[in-house]
Amino acid sequence: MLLEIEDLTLRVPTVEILRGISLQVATGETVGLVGESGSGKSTTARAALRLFPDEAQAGGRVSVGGVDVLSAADATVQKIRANDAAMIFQAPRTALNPVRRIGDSATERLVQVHGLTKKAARSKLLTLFEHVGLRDPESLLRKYPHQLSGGMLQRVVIAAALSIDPKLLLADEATSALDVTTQAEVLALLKRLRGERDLGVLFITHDLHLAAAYCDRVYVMREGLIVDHQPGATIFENPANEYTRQLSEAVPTLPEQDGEVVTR
Ligand SMILES: Nc1ncnc2c1ncn2[C@@H]1O[C@H](COP(=O)(O)OP(=O)(O)OP(=O)(O)O)[C@@H](O)[C@H]1O
Repeated sequence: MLLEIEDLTLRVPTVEILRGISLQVATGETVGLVGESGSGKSTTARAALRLFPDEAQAGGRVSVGGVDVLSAADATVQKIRANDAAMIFQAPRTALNPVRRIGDSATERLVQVHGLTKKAARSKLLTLFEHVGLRDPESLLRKYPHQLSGGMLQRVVIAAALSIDPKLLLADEATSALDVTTQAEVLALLKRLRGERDLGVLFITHDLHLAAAYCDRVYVMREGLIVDHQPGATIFENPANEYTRQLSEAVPTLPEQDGEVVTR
């Protein structure tokens, strides 16, 4: 199993953030992790890289490619972060330094962690830029983040994440900040890349409908617990939990006459 989380608990002095999470992601599988804001989705994904808040105490087991992340030596965890698992976030603008050229930011890890020459790193990135559908990749390397649209920037971030040839992709609301058309394009891109590279993808979203349509399996999280787990295709037919049913019905509708967006 590529990612295996078993009974993960995480406590900071004031609160228990995770209260016994178990989930799995296999190679070549897209697994959804759905829940409202604050339910613990990001914290769960970050656990795969042992990125915990200060003073956090973790219990249970997290394994990536068979390596026990919680008890591994720091150097082993660094290797997982460098080679095995990559994370992409909602806001690509915050993932890239605004005052550095894209080519410098996006090749940094290849140069500093993987020891590639700058030339080799740029060449690898150029190929990946083309692969993720970015036109004129040479000139993109010289641009600054503010010169690109959100969709282009997310493609840059995806290319940079893929540059380490990860086995596991942790996509944390990776398409949530994009307009609907761009979101569909980036989702299609991630799906293609998953197929080509046999990636395991943990796809975090607050949108149950999106997760159901896009993911092989879906876990529903609430207040630090997994409350439902089903194939994406059937989660609406037979929600195992009242909360899943509520989420499935919480679809924004057109504005009412007073201008407020309501949910039904
Ligand atoms: N360092 C920390 N100290 C205290 N509480 C924290 C810390 N980090 C996260 N939390 C709390 O843990 C809970 C889970 O946060 P997390 O970001 O994992 O949720 P999420 O489901 O990803 O939400 P969102 O969709 O808003 O990102 C939240 O209530 C958050 O306030």
